[in-house]
Amino acid sequence: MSEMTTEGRTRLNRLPEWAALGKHREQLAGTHLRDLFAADPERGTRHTLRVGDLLLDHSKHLVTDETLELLRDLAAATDVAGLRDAMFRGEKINTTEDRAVLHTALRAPRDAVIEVDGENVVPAVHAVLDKMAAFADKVRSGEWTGHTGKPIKNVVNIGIGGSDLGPAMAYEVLRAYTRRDLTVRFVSNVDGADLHEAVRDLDPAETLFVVASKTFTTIETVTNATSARTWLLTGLKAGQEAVAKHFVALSTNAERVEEFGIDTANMFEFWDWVGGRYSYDSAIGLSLMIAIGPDRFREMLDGFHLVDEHFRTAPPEENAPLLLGLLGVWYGGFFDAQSHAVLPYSHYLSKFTAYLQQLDMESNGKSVDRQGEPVDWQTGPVVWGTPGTNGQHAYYQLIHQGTKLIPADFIGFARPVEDLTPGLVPQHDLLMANFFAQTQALAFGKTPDEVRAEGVPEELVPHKTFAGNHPTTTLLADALTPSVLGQLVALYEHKVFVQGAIWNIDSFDQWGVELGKVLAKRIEPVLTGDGAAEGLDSSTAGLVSAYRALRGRE
Ligand SMILES: O=P(O)(O)OC[C@H]1O[C@H](O)[C@H](O)[C@@H](O)[C@@H]1O
Repeated sequence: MSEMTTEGRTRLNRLPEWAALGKHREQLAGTHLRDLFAADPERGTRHTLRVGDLLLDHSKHLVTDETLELLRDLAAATDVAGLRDAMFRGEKINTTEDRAVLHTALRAPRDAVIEVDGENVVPAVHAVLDKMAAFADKVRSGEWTGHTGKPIKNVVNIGIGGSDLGPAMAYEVLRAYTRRDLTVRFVSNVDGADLHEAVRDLDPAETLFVVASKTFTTIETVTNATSARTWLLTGLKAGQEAVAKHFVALSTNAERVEEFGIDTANMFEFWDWVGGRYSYDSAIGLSLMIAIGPDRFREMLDGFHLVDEHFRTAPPEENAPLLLGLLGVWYGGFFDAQSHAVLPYSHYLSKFTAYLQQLDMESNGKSVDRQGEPVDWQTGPVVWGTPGTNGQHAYYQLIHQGTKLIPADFIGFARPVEDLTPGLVPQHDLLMANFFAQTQALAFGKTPDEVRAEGVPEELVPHKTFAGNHPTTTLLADALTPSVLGQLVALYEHKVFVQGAIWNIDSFDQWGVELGKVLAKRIEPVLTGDGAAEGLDSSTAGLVSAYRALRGRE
């Protein structure tokens, strides 16, 4: 492997800054978080950043001031800031698709100027937001009626991947702000059970389908939308003319939307410079906007923008997305960490980690660099996690006492959601006591001597010892508001960006999802009996044959 990439950039692990980190890692071996805290009584406060409404404590990481300096040196050597500025300027940094990466334009203020191919995209962004707001208001007020004249009571979003996970997650997160008399559901799976369960108790006359697909070619979404149309027209005993009042589309592909039979007047547009997993603050957020109202949606966009500006302008020492990205590079590169847990202490964030899985793993799950050469360093981690207290009674055992290093983000809120939802049981302090206790236990553990001092029999001492030294980030905010959600998502978006920049991979393409799609298209006719099984490997051929036999088709 040569020292240089084809574009003359020194390969990451040949950089002197990388070597310096490797050496530093060796020097740190054997240093425990207990030592770092003992040596510096101010550590907890010194290693805390504030970004908008978020307080970010990174003191419980396996780093010293020197580590952070060396990591920032690496960011400088890999020109993270240069790529960041190119992204914000609208340059085509998604090179394999020759596209700009401008989700930041989706939350830019009206008077901002951001150009793609010489054209300012901000007016178009706001025109769509205004159109969405007008439509959402009409649905919310009952002014928009279905084919039979009834107002809309149910919204069913049909989409998958980025056209599902973002709005579905945000709808859960912001449930306290939603209208209880409006049912909002999300259908993504091509398993017909998903659509069936979503609509079985709904009245078609009161149901609006929001078909969300950037490309409008995604087989799962087109299939579900076609079935939904059949369900609607059968239920209403109506013809194609009923579609206009019950179907809207969110897409970049007007031609396909029209082909499907949705009036392009009912289409909300976005653009190829918005990646699917970066799109829920675009038209893709329409179902969410209907649920929470345009004002709350705009508050969320302001939260995104606040962190965009922070990322763009904060100096490296205070730059939160930079810091989070660097910590991930540190653990992946020098501790061989394979995964990263995100553990929210809020029931409303139950889908947050699932959303982050696409954001992070589809962006940074790459093994060739931007020049197409294989990387020989770790790239994106496996991202996983569920709401914290549930995890405590399930998989935290492995985080505390297993053999793997799992850096984790703990996300919690000071103000209980019961402030917003009167009548909710007041249990917040207990929830948050767990939140604080877990990062403390993970960092400091329990020594054998501490265990012995409790009178534990000697043979049980190793079992009851907690090694500690497990790194965590704590993110604490006042309350789970729309703005805070926007801030959190932007924080993670830019963290992912930083890591992709350092690893020198294209974080904005997703070629790895293509092969399965192509093969599924080839296999489907074999399952139904219209295609020949020739050319299938013996395992797949055997499985397909077993399937056909079980379906009575052999
Ligand atoms: O919005 P769509 O064009 O329907 O795409 C939906 C999803 O499917 C694709 O396969 C990609 O992997 C995702 O990045 C995308 O979000």
